[in-house]
Amino acid sequence: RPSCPPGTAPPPGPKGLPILGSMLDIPPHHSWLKFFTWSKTFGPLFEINIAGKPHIILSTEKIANDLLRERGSLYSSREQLPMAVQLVSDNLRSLFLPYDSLWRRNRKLMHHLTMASAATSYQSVQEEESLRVLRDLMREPGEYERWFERYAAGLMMRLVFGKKVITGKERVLERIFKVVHNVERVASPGAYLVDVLPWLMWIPSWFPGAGFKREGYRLHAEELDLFRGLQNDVRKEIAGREKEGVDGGEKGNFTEIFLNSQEKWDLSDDEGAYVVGTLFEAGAGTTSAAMMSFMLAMVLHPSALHAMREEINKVVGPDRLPTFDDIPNLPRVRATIKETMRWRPVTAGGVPHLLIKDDVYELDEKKYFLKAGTNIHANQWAIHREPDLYPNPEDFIPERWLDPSLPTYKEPLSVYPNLQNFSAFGFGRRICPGMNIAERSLNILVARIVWGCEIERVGGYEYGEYEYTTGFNVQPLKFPFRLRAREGMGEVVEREYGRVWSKVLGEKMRE
Ligand code: HEM
Repeated sequence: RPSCPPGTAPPPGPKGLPILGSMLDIPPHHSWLKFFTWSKTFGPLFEINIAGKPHIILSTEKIANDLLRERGSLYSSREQLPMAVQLVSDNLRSLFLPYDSLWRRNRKLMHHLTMASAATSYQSVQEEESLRVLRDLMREPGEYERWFERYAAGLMMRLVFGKKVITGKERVLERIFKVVHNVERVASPGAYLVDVLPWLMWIPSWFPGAGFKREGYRLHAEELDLFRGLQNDVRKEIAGREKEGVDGGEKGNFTEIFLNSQEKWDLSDDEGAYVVGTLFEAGAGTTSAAMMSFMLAMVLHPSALHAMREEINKVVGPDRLPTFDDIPNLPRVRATIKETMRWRPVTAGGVPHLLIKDDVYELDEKKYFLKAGTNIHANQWAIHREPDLYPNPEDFIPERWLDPSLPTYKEPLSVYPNLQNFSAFGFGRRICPGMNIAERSLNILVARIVWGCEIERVGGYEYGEYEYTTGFNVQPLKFPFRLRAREGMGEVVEREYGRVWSKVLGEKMRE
């Protein structure tokens, strides 16, 4: 590349075609598998060109941290895709914001809502919701996708808007999921020509070729209407309480916290609505996807389930459900969750960061020139398969987090393994702000399922090696398994369920 400064070289990578670059070599789905294969030829930092745009793929944790974390002021932006970011999100969606003042103000509010101390205060909600999933899973295991989706969305709905989800089929959930699916679709690489040819944005929206613009405006109007409506509902509840003389204070759901201290965050109503809306969007599908991979891991690796069961039998016993107080004493449960997220990462290709200034990175005594405007992908699939860090990377080995002779072991086991700063949640300043909440959601639900359920594969069924959905957040395609309550546990669950949920569901429960 002629533009490389003296003494530097462009990163290695596949040659590709003129104009299209490597576009035709990248499969439309699960591109991380191809990138992993390329990393074996071109090394842990390589560059590809897709229709004129440079992309750098990182395949080790060290390089990802060296760049995305240690040089965070350069590597924390996002590409401003015309369709997904500008038209549909109207430059408001936190996940897509460039590295600027609005993003910083967004992140401050997010941090306030999701930091460890705040996350701990939501644990009672997670205990309630996980009890409900456990009961439904015992009664109708074949509906497991529905239960996990309702769990994750129901939790977020309560935390973000203070609304309880009862059936999982509520109209408001349908509307939010429609928004989430639209965002995934419009942000998919290659979905819109305007993302490749940005000058198309200059076409007026009434022009026959500007259908994308009209669609973008329509999708934005729909989501703004939804987010504003949800915010207004909370506003009305606050007003209602004030009328009755009840003080909501700094507590309450995320929207309420935002509205009660709006000046502190320096965000407009719509900006705040997008912060909490983004938290919902980013938190629901990811958590349920992780749970589905966990179930698959249990079906395929019964010894991992049995080992956790032994731990839980000792720590919890048969007469009560596991609670958050047990989590420090359940390192094997935490190790198995972490191993699931290593083995089958939810955001397997990572969420790309945009480099905003030319940079040079030295690797194996070579200086590579990384150009401003490059998309940097920390490929989790490859990073989680680094053999030095994860011996026998294709195998499911929860012990790698528990055995002092293995490189990922860390003490004390009352704290480690945990999901803090784990590569599955991204890197640097953009790292997932929801990890404290996600970690707790997974810990409690997994502990309860292991405590209460026998899970087995269906004999004769061929479980594929990697049969996963397409998109950014991936989960296994629906698979069969047998699940039944362990002897006596079903009764404990029914008793607790009646105690905790009868008030909430009232008549509905007795039906
Ligand atoms: C198992 C569950 C989850 C996984 C695997 C996950 C993973 C990720 C990843 C990889 C990123 C991109 C990080 C980067 O750019 O380097 C991200 C961003 C984000 N996550 Fe999560 N996440 C999960 C749960 C959650 C939850 C529960 C919430 C909300 C409570 C949440 C909110 C967000 C937000 C708002 C962003 C955008 C941050 C930004 O761009 O500044 N996530 N997540």
